[in-house]
Amino acid sequence: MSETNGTTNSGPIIETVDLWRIYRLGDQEIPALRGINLRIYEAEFIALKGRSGSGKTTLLNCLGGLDKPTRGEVRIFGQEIAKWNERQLTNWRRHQVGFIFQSLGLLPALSAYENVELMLRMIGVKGKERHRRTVECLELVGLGKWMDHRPYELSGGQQQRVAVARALANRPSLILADEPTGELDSKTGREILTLFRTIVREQKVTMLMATHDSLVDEHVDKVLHLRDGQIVTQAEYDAELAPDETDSAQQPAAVP
Ligand SMILES: Nc1ncnc2c1ncn2[C@@H]1O[C@H](COP(=O)(O)OP(=O)(O)OP(=O)(O)O)[C@@H](O)[C@H]1O
Repeated sequence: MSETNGTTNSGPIIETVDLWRIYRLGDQEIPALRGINLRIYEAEFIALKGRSGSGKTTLLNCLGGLDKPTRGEVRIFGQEIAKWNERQLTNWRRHQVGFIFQSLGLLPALSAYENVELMLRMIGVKGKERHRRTVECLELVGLGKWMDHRPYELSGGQQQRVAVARALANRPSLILADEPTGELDSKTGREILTLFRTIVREQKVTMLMATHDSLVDEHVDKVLHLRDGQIVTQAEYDAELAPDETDSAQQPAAVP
């Protein structure tokens, strides 16, 4: 364990206490998060659902140390990160968190292998170990035969797998994924969700995934519903949705 935390995993990996994030645009205040309380434990696979603008990305950014809350606390392994210096925060981001963004962020000129390897170079993993870990991660996501291909030579699902391999490379405690299936067709989306499930179970990594995807419920341990920056119950969330956004909308209309 790094100097960032140096603690055990018995409590929650991450916890928030009355977390607020208010953006300021001129004299306007936009409360993106309004008092979030949550606890996430090791090897949990959690979906964060909510409409566009409900605060999902803001929450992921606060947990990953990419954004600073306006008030309230983010605790990582029991430590409040507002008290960390820049080095400790960087340490958390680099060594303990894996990020998967919808845009993937793969470098087009680099092969799948090089995209993953670059991440390990950036955190200072040396020679043979870097090669071993790169191959291991690509094999884990089923891309052993595709390592030398560049992103444009891969399908959308395969590109997403490269992004997953890259997020796993630093052996993170926590993977934060923002709309990881948003650009994929439903079959490929399902395959990626199955892969996530396997990774959570086998690597004991924790995963929090922001999504609109109705397929996720059967794959995750828990669904958190975000509405206007607050966590609400499933019933409150469903009541807010327009009829064509609920599952019941897919049921046939009344039988004549
Ligand atoms: N940098 C910013 N400056 C001002 N307002 C912002 C900023 N980032 C986000 N917001 C606002 O905060 C609210 C939450 O945005 P956020 O991106 O977290 O939502 P989201 O649920 O991730 O949406 P989507 O599903 O569309 O990605 C929105 O009202 C958004 O306009």
